[in-house]
Amino acid sequence: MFEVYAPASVGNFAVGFDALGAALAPIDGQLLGDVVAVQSATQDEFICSGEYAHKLPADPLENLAYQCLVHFREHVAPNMAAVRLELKKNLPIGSGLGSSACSVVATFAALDKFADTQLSQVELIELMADFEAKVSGGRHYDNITPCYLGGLQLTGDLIPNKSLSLPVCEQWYYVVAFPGFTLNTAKARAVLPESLSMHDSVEFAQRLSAFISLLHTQQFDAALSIMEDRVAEPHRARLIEGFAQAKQALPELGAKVMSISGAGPTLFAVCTDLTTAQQCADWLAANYINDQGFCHICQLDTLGTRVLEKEA
Ligand SMILES: Nc1ncnc2c1ncn2[C@@H]1O[C@H](COP(=O)(O)OP(=O)(O)O)[C@@H](O)[C@H]1O
Ligand SMILES: N[C@@H](CCOP(=O)(O)O)C(=O)O
Repeated sequence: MFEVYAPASVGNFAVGFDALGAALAPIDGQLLGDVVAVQSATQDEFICSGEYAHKLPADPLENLAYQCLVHFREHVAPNMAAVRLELKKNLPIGSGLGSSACSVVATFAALDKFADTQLSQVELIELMADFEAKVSGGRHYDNITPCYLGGLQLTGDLIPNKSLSLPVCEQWYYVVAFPGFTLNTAKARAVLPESLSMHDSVEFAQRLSAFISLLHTQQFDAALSIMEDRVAEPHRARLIEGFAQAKQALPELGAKVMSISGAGPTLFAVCTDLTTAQQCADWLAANYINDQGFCHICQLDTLGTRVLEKEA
C-alpha cells in the first residue's frame, strides 16, 4: 500500500488568469491537500473518506477520483491488477484551493505508479486537465500543473510541456483564508466577460510578461508592485461576502498583494515578512472566516505531488 499526496494550489496567482498557479505548503508543516491510498485487491474498490467526503455526491460515479479510476482501467491500463483506491478528501470543495484538481492529480499519479504505466509528464497533465475540466466550467491548467509539479507554474497549451517553473522570492509568505462558505468554480467563471477589449488584452499581456521577467531577474519588489488581477477579480469580488473589507484591511496591515485564490472564495495575501503575514492571518481569522473556515500561512510547496513516507 502507498499513499500519494497532492497539495492545494492558488490558481491565477492574481496576475495570470488561467495561466499561473502556485502550490501551497503551510509553514507549520501541516499537509493541505488530498491523499489517495492504493493497494492490491481482489476486485476494484473505491472509498471516499476524509473531512470533506460528506460534501461530495454519495454516488461514486459522480466522484472525480472514481471517474479517473474507471477511465484509467478502460483506456490507459486495462491489464492493471485490481485495486482498492481510497480518496482522503481533505480539501473543501468549491473553495478556490484547487480541490477538484487535487483529487484528479493524486488519483492519476497514484494509478500511474501502481500500474507502472510510465505515462509522460505531458500525457499525465493532459489527462488530469481533461477530468478537472468536467467540473470547472472550462479547461485550464493553473491548478493541475502546480499541484502536480509544485512551485509556481506558468501553464497552458501554448507553453512547452504545458508548464514552465518560475522562480519566486524565498521571503514571500502566502496567507490563505477559506471563509467556510463555498463558491462553485463554474459559477464564478460564468460571471466573467466572454472577451477582453484590445486595451485590456494588451494590458494583461504586458503585466504577465513583465511579472515573469521581473521574477527571472530577481526584481521581486517590482514584481509585487504589478501583481494585480484586473481580469477576473473585478467581476468576482461581488460574489464573495467580505472581499471588499479584506481588500482594504490587508494592505493597511502591510500585505503587498491581496486577491482571490482561484475562483474564490478563498482569499490570499502575499507578505514579505512573517510578522505581517501573522497579522494578516489574525485579521482574516477574526473578520473573514466562519466556524467552518480556516487560515494558513504558507510558502510554496516545491515538491508537488508525491508518495508519502510511511511513519515509523
Ligand atoms: N473528488 C472531488 N473533489 C472535488 N470536487 C469533486 C470531486 N468529485 C466530484 N466533484 C464535484 O466537482 C465540483 C467541484 O467544484 P469546484 O467549484 O470546481 O471545486 P474546486 O474549485 O474546489 O475545485 C463539485 O460539484 C463537486 O461535487
Ligand atoms: N483559473 C481558474 C482557477 C480556478 O481555481 P479553483 O481552485 O477555484 O477551482 C479560474 O479562475 O476560474
